[in-house]
Amino acid sequence: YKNPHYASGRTTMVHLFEWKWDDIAAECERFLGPRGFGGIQVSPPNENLVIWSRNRPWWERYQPISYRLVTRSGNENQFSNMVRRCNNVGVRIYVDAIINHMTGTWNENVGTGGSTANFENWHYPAVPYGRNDFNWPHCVITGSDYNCCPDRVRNCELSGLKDLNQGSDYVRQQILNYMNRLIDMGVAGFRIDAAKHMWPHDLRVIYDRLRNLNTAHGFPSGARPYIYQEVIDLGGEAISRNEYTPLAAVTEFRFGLELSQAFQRRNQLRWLVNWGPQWGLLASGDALTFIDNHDNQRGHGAGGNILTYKQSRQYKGAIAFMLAHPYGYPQLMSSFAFTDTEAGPPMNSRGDITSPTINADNSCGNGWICEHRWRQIHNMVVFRNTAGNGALTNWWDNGSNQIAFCRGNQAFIAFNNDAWDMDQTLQTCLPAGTYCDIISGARSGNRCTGKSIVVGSDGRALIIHRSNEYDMMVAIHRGADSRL
Ligand SMILES: O=C(/C=C/c1ccc(O)c(O)c1)N[C@@H](Cc1ccc(O)cc1)C(=O)NCCCOc1c(-c2ccc(O)c(O)c2)oc2cc(O)cc(O)c2c1=O
Ligand SMILES: [Ca+2]
Repeated sequence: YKNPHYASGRTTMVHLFEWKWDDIAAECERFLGPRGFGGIQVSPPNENLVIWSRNRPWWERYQPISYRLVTRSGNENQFSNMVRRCNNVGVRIYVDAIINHMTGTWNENVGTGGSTANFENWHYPAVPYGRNDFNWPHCVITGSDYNCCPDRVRNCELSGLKDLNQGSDYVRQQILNYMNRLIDMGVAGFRIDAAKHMWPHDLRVIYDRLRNLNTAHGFPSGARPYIYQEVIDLGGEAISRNEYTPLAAVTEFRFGLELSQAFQRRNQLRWLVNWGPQWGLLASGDALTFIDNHDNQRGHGAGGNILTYKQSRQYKGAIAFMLAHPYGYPQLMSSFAFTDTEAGPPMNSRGDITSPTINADNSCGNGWICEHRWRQIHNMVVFRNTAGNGALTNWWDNGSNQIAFCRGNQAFIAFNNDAWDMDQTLQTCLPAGTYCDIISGARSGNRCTGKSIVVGSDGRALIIHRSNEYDMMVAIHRGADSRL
């Protein structure tokens, strides 16, 4: 459950938060496939409660009303087409699975597919679920429960959301019917939302009853789904992520928190020399890593001030470090613009999500940020693919915020987050030649659209990077984007 099953040579997934299935399929064929992206996390595809009283907030999709594949992103047919078209170009699909709970206590009672529910008596006819399928006695999680009472965190309601009993064979069967149908359609795995709020032994039973991935979509026979469990654990709670790592991968929230600190100069970059488990992070193979996610980019969930697209220069620096460093399985966030932390995706007056437009410079419009289309970010995805399993070697730092390192003999990156210029001759581990910096530009024919770096026969190069340059790093590698 810890293998993403990316197509060969691919390493990175992107969360296309709130995108519609038809738009994702198009993005796979026109951008993500050709640019070497490994996979996509999609928003929950199951029917959710329609909450107009809060003007269709993003979190309404985290309130299931059934497992029917009808949401504002599209219907079952459009979902199936998206999976097929993305797999065809080597881009995997991972589904955000909301299996801990159903809806909260709202006046609304209609879902995105027209199903109704009556939460007062735990009545969800479109599954169907009834009173016996939820945890009893009725209780609601309070803040102090996270520190004292693991049983309550699992068996009581999170934010008033009706709490399913995953110990019941019937509930397990409904969840498995839903997840196995998605596997048959060709998905590669799942994000398990609110995993902390479910018992590890129940999750293990469910995971072990999932089907193997569908070989008709290019997966090897016997391939198990990739599963990454959302466990927000910044330390200090009664429940530890170590209860979940024996089962499958886990979201490593400390990763984004620490790198956000470092790239805002609350920690010197030089301390990243031993980045990984020595910083209290999970074992690399257990960790789904990210800088920000849909939840903490708007201050919900895991606290601390997380870098987002809004602090773009520092954000690109942190993302570049995440993609250059061999630790973990990285996920990029792709957002819609927001100021109101409750606001849902761009939509028309009827509540239909509006599609991203693609500008001449490859950026997105219509209220979509598309961080994955920023040159510095998608070029670093290619950097990570090119680096492969090359080890991190030749770490250099200036005792402050200038650092540099190699990945095998395939790639080299240097950062300058000091308030003064960087001017150093450093070992790049690359063969002699001229390389285009893929942060300030890329190779175009036999020239560089941005900076270029000359590597001597000893592998060393003069790296000059001013403190006021547009981006704080320079990166080169042996792939076609960079090597002249
Ligand atoms: O802000 C939100 C939604 C946040 C949210 C949604 C999806 C996530 O994956 C997530 O991590 C957070 N929800 C709003 C609105 C809300 C929703 C339901 C409700 O009955 C009342 C209000 C909110 O203000 N929620 C209370 C604080 C956020 O508490 C939530 C957490 C959460 C936060 C911190 C933790 O350490 C943790 O273990 C869990 O997970 C959810 C998961 C869901 O699947 C659905 C949810 O409603 C929530 C969720 O409310
Ligand atoms: Ca629960």
